Amino acid sequence: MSEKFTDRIYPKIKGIWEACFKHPFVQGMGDGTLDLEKFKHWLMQDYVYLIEYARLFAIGTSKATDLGTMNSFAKGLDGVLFVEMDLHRSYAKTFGIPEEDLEATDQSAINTAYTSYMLNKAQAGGVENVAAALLACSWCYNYIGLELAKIPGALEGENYGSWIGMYSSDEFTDLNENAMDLINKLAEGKPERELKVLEEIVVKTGLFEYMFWDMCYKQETWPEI
Ligand SMILES: Cc1ncc(C[n+]2csc(CCO)c2C)c(N)n1
Repeated sequence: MSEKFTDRIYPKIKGIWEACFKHPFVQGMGDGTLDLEKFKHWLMQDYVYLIEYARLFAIGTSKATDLGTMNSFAKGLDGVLFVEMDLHRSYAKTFGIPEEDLEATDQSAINTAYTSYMLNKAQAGGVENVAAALLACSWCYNYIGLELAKIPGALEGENYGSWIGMYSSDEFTDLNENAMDLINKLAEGKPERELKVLEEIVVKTGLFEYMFWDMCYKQETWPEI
């Protein structure tokens, strides 16, 4: 059997996940010192990110060529809209941010670039492009969640404990494993030239994950001119 796509790409992606984990935003969630205003910026930006991200699953559902793949994308769509966005809605409630404000968040420059890139790659290719564009997102958060959960006391943290609990949970680990299984299935037997294209999508979306943390830490939106 040929090497799994996720094993082949891991050496290229590992350093990006480590850099995300070491980023002061993520470290601040681990030790509980992250400024709540920075976290609110993440919450609001991420909410509108997830709306765009959810569209990818819809594109994948329509591009799927077998029922099993169609099912995986449809489950993913349900998961984002009703599980992950629920965490955001409940955090927003504790901060007194109304749901309409969350939904009306103006996407920052990095956020716009990231979601536009993903949607463009998903639309431009076959179903395997969609699976590649989706992968970094769940892989990065699951990596970070599991690493943060190892820090003593992090899961009990007053502000960020439930965040770490969610992204390190068995449920999210399963979601990430489904995303990995899907790209591995769809990439199997593809020629090297096509695998390189998929690899580039995963690496670039991985780098966008890093840029997203940085954008939130700096509370960036758009240049004021
Ligand atoms: C910028 C950004 N990147 C990744 C995630 C994490 N995430 C988004 S969808 C999904 C799969 C299941 O819903 C996961 C793990 C996020 N929230 N925001």
